[in-house]
Amino acid sequence: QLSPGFYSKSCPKLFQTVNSVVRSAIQKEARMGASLLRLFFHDCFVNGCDGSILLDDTSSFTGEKRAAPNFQSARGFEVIDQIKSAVEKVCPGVVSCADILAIASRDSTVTLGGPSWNVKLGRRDARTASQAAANNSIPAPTSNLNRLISSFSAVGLSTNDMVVLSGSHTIGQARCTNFRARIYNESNIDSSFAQSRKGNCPRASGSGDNNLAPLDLQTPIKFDNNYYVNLVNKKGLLHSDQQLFNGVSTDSTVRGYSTNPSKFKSDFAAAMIKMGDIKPLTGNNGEIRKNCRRRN
Ligand code: HEM
Ligand SMILES: [Ca+2]
Ligand SMILES: [Ca+2]
Repeated sequence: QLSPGFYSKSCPKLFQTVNSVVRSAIQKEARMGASLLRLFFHDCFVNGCDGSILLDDTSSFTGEKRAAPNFQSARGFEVIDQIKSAVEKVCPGVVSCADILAIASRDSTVTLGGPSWNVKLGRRDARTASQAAANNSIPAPTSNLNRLISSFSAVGLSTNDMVVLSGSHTIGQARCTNFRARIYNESNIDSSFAQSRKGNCPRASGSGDNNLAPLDLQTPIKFDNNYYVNLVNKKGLLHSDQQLFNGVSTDSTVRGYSTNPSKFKSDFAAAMIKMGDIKPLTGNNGEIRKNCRRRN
């Protein structure tokens, strides 16, 4: 029941308003495009695309920001605030924070050179959030292939959706704590790649945990198909990344995307639309938040 034209009468300037804030944020810091794309994923996987990830903790409310996959990791909330206030100026009380995330993730992808798609709209904002669901539903980088497949299938996404959406790791950064075990202990990794990553990620846990490395060693601010080329060369940064090309059922899909960038881009766009359809609140459910960080 979502549709691209949902706000065409009620907020005709919506797209240009979101786009200009996203573009200037990325101009300031290219990584922000990656961070905004990831926010939408972490929203949709936890009780659907309902803006739950945006709610701040308070003394009487526990949100999702301190859940393990988000804590010291999810970022871009200030940009969402900037978008929301710009949108509230042109059409007050009309556009949900959940829809703003959906548009911002598309605009981020496009700005960094990726595909475009028609974003379906009409989601409303949750009045609740779930730290436990965030811990349980967002896949961990320690996951094996079967676990990755099952966490996507739990929200109605296929194995192919999982492989193509993982191509998001063509942009952005990861913290040492999330790839340390891979670079020091695993054997399905290119040894010179592992060696160079060790330079900024000490073996001892607790030291340098938040040091960053690009998920895609070659083009971390370009949304291309290089993620798959990396996997074929055993240069996936996360354990979960290399799981997709490890003598397994998804190898052929990875190989395909590594040589066919346009197929990657069109499949990615379709899968983003599918992810955006996860359990939206519509009709009289939820609300249109005034401030994305708190319920009305
Ligand atoms: C397949 C399962 C996935 C796992 C296990 C996973 C895990 C991770 C981890 C551990 C990081 C680094 C976080 C940090 O170190 O702070 C990361 C970053 C990122 N992920 Fe994923 N991810 C997955 C799928 C996805 C999907 C489906 C998307 C988007 C549709 C996505 C988009 C991103 C982006 C763009 C970044 C970089 C963010 C930044 O630089 O701020 N990931 N992911
Ligand atoms: Ca959510
Ligand atoms: Ca790239």
